[in-house]
Amino acid sequence: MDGANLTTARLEIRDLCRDFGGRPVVRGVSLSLQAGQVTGLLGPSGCGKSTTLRIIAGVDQQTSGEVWIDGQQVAGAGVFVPPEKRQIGLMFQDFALFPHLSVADNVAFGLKGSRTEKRLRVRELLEKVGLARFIDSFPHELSGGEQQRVALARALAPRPSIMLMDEPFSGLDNRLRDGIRDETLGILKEEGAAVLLVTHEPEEAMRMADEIALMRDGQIVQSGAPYNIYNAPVDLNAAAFFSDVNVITGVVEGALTDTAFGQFLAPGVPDGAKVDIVIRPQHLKIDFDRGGKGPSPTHDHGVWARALVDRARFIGKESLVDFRMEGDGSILTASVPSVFLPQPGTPLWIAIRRDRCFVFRHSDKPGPDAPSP
Ligand SMILES: Nc1ncnc2c1ncn2[C@@H]1O[C@H](COP(=O)(O)OP(=O)(O)OP(=O)(O)O)[C@@H](O)[C@H]1O
Repeated sequence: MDGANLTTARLEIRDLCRDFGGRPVVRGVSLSLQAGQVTGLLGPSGCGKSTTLRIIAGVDQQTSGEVWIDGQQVAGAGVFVPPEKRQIGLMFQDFALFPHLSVADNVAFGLKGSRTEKRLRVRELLEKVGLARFIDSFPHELSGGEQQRVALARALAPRPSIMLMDEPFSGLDNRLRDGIRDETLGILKEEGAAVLLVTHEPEEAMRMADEIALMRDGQIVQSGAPYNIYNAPVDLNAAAFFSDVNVITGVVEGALTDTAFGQFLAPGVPDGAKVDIVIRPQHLKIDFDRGGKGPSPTHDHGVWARALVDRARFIGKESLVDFRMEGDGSILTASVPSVFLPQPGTPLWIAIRRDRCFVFRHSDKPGPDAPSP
């Protein structure tokens, strides 16, 4: 593969593999990042995200595969460009400013050029992150959030064409985090860097990324816009990584499976095989019991099934209600906006939004990020 095909991508990773002592940790990862785009590398702890990032940065080396930056190969068979020559900005959770240097000197640390040029760039960035008044302060005089913004300014100062961020916000408390995430995103977009954001938090990836690459067990299992990944997951584990899910397991007969909620299509699944019907709690519908009768089936919701309330909890913006299904005694959870706290034992009717459920071939081997039973 030559570099000419890669010129549009700021960063291109091809079939990257990394083994540690014969154990494959990164297994054939390919990714492409464009200027001004944030890609979230999302996955559970230990799936190989940081290793991928370290290889891109040049602080670790792949077992096989290639890394290209702006059409130049920087890692591959017989090729290794050292980290400091890769034009990459790095931001980690432990962002470690130099304590003995002022804010200005911290930001100027990796900068080349005349004193005046450096001073101008430092001031420009500190204004961008809203910290120009701290230019002569020292790190210990700043709050955690302010230090984080200085670290961002420092990483952006040399105008890196790529920013690699590894859980950069996880050291911040919740109240600060949302604001700093949004601010950071705005600045990264203005600077036009291609950003790879490593995170294990789906919400963070959805909030910041234009594209999400979902990683599991060393491989990218799905990538796409946050909306598509959330609404069209490739499998049960991918669905369950983003929210709690209900799973209704059924056996297929004639490409259909019968459940308490009516029949579901299972195209291509052989007779006798099992499928999982997966539905997020917010896509269960609830209606009242009218003397043992429930609502009539509709196109959108299919058949309603009777259930008894097992437990109800208010968790802030919504209430979670666990139901015991009358048919098979299984438990399903619904989330309801605001306050809805029916007494345990109350009979109610449940339906599921047909357009929001996913049917997957059942696997007896749950992955590392599978939902707890
Ligand atoms: N230098 C190393 N030597 C041996 N094993 C390693 C090394 N670095 C990472 N690993 C192993 O590789 C696997 C992937 O680690 P990695 O840090 O890439 O995962 P991660 O997805 O970033 O996880 P986390 O979110 O917990 O940081 C882990 O099992 C880890 O123990």
